Parts: sequence; C-alpha cells; structure tokens
Amino acid sequence: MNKNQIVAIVPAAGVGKRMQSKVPKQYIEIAGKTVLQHTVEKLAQIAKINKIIVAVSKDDPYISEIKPELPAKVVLTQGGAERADSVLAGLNCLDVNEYPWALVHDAARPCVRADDIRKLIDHVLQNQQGAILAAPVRDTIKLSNAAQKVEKTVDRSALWHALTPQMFATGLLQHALQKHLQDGCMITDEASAMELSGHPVHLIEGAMSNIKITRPEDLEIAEMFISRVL
Ligand SMILES: Nc1ccn([C@@H]2O[C@H](COP(=O)(O)OP(=O)(O)OP(=O)(O)O)[C@@H](O)[C@H]2O)c(=O)n1
Ligand SMILES: C[C@](O)(CO)[C@H](O)COP(=O)(O)O
Repeated sequence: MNKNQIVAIVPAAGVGKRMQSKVPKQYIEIAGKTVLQHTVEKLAQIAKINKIIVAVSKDDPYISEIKPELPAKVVLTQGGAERADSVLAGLNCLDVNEYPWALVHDAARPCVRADDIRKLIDHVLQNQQGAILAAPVRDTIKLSNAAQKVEKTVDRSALWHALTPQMFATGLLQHALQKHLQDGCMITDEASAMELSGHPVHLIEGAMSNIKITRPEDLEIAEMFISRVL
C-alpha cells in the first residue's frame, strides 16, 4: 500500500439557498463550464490525488449530464443533509487503508490555485499531520450586538479565514466526524471535528481568491478569477 495515497472528497450535495438561483450553485455555468466541473478539473490536475469522490444529493437531476465529461478518477456517492454528512458519506465509501489521506474541497470553491493545493499536500505529507488552507484576516473585525450595533472591535492578529482543501488522515477524520456528528456538534468544516478530537490542525496560507461561491455577487468575482490563468 502506498502510504501517501490521497483521495479527494468533494461535497457537492448542497441546494445553494443563499445563491437564490433555480439551479444549485455547483451547476451554474461560468466561463463555459459548471462550477463543479471547474473544481473537479482543478483537483484532477494534481498528480498526487489518486481518486476523487463527489458527493451529490440523492435526487440530483444535473450530475448525469456532466458525469461523462468528468475526469476518469471521479466516482460519485450520495451526500447527506448537511455538508459534514456529505463528507462522511464520501469517507464511508472508501477503504481507509487504501487511501490514508483525505483532502476535502468544497465544490463551490472553483478558484482554488493548484499550487496552493500542492503546497498543502506537501506540508501534510512532510509533517504527517493535518492542515487546511487559510487566509489571514485583513479587515478590521467588529463584534455585533443583537441590534447590529458594534459591541467591540476584535483583535484580528491571530484570526484566519478557514478555506478548503482541508487534509487529514482518513481514519482519524472519519472517526472524528462520526463521533461529533452523533454528539450533535456543529461541524462546519473538517478542522472543527478534528479540533474537537484534540488533533493538531496547521494553517497553510492560501490565496484569498479561493472564494466560496455563496451569494449572487460571488459569481462575477469567481468568473474573473477563473478567467485569469493562475
Ligand atoms: N448537505 C450538503 C450541504 C452542502 N454541501 C456542499 O458543501 C459545500 C459548501 O457548502 P455551502 O456553501 O453552505 O453550500 P450550500 O449548503 O449549498 O449553500 P446554502 O447554505 O446557501 O444552502 C458546497 O459545495 C455544497 O454543495 C454538501 O455537499 N451537502
Ligand atoms: C468548509 C468551509 O468552506 C470553510 O470555510 C465553510 O465552513 C463551509 O461553510 P458553509 O456554511 O457550509 O458554506
């Protein structure tokens, strides 16, 4: 068994409520392809990624149309009610021993730089510990009160935006997600499950252009970044 085998898990089973569009945002076309295709093709460029599992919703009516155009190393599975459930579903269709490392990347982040993904992978394999792409907060941060008035200004010197990919030992991540989801914890990224289990999480600086397409105004920004050859 190659101890550095890496599987990418792409949670793509969301409905995209905040995008307010008829089509789930991962299937919106920008620069001639769906967001999902851009994201999966970016991951497929990374030679060290051996398999890509895309978790789609149970009744996804769009995936069958684009599946033939997806890279050969892509396999599909059924996602779950929340993002963390979809990630766990991806992990559960794996032989953990065959893929000791899992790299989780949002379908909604098509602008990620391939070099940032490679930087993350190299750090994790070299240190044998989990890490995530992240970007230092660059704005002044305000804490709001219930009336949306400033409660206080927060010290931002140690604050980071958590991005994806997030890469961890597959077995540890599977166990952490299973446990903390069962305990009813709020798990919005893989790192939070690993933190709850006491595992170290390193922050690897990545480009802020790696936006998560979430609201309508994000599409124009994503198109600009995707159209630039990075
Ligand atoms: N049950 C879910 C919910 C989300 N996701 C995926 O997780 C990623 C990040 O989640 P988010 O941006 O919150 O996507 P949505 O949940 O679709 O957005 P919204 O919260 O606006 O509905 C997206 O690629 C989304 O498809 C998923 O696989 N399964
Ligand atoms: C995983 C993530 O993209 C890291 O910032 C983020 O937590 C996803 O949050 P969402 O509310 O599911 O979009």
